[in-house]
Amino acid sequence: MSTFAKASSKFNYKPLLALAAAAAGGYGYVNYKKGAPAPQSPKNPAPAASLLATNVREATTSVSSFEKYQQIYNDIAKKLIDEDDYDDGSYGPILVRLAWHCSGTYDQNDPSKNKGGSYAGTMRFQKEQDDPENAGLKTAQDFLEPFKTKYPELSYGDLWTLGGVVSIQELGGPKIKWRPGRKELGLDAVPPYHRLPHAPEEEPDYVRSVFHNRLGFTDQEMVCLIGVGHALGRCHTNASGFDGPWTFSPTMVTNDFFKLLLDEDWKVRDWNGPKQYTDSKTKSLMMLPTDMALKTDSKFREYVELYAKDEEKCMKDFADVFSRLLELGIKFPDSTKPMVFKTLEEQDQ
Ligand code: HEM
Repeated sequence: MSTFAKASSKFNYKPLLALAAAAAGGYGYVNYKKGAPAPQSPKNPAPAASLLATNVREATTSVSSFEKYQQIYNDIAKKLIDEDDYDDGSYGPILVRLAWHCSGTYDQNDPSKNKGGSYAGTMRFQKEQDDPENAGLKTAQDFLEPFKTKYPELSYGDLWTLGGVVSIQELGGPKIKWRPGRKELGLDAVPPYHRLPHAPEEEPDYVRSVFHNRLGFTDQEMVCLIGVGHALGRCHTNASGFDGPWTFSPTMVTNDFFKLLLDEDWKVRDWNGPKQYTDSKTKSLMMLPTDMALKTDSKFREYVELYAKDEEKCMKDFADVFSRLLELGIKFPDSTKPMVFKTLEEQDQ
């Protein structure tokens, strides 16, 4: 019998389906500047806040009606609920990962057309799909493709970020503010590889090199993003090479990652795969080396403890920081107000 809790009556544990084969490739250490001050709280903003006002792209949209986007939200949400025959019972986690990976390539220090972020929708090109960190994400792109056909005016950047918003909300998470207007750019806008974080890195400063130096987040914000993100879904040996879920409820947005990270006894797994940790009690959960860095670093750990204790604060902070992640490097006109969608349940659909 499965050890997995049911996310809701709609989601049951289902055995892993095969994902796309992992692409091989070398990894580079991202440009962490040793000694760079890492802000410790949202009150002490990271560089992105002041950002390099020129290093942004202008969003424009011809479709500004809230009702139109709520309709697209509903369409995606219905497919998400209907197609529960995937992985642990939902495509939601992999859609969240797609939203994060199309946004997390952003480099606030890169003024070139290859600055990354969700704006340009460049993961539609094979070249970006072949970034080793993106292995398996074609499944999420394919899931959303019918909505590009149905709503051709919706750009890929808007579609993939909206897919993440739908998933967070429908899997019981907080409301995520979202704005439309991203525009597709060509193959020459594909960002360089190795910007997305590489899980075998165990050094806390490596995590900061990605989330602070490039994306502009504080220690608290990076802890929140990683911990709530990894409450969802699982690792797949045929995608990243890692194996297993982080929590017992991988189709629910919770603060369980933080509780489990602190409470369980984590040991290096004895197996034929990459270094990962497993809980001594059930041996069914996992932590990546980068996840363990959130426990070993005293500054990160302070926020792990905070979020383990206070789920409400955790969800409130996540809503804010996930929404900003999806908008990195984009300037929205004043007329494009953030939208907050109703869940299917709220609309009784
Ligand atoms: C240090 C930062 C991070 C690293 C090294 C990392 C690494 C990984 C790896 C190796 C996987 C397994 C992929 C697979 O085998 O299918 C994964 C899955 C996942 N990650 Fe992360 N990640 C990081 C941050 C984040 C963030 C910030 C989010 C979202 C806010 C996120 C959301 C997810 C989700 C939802 C999955 C599950 C996908 C699925 O079930 O198919 N991750 N991550």
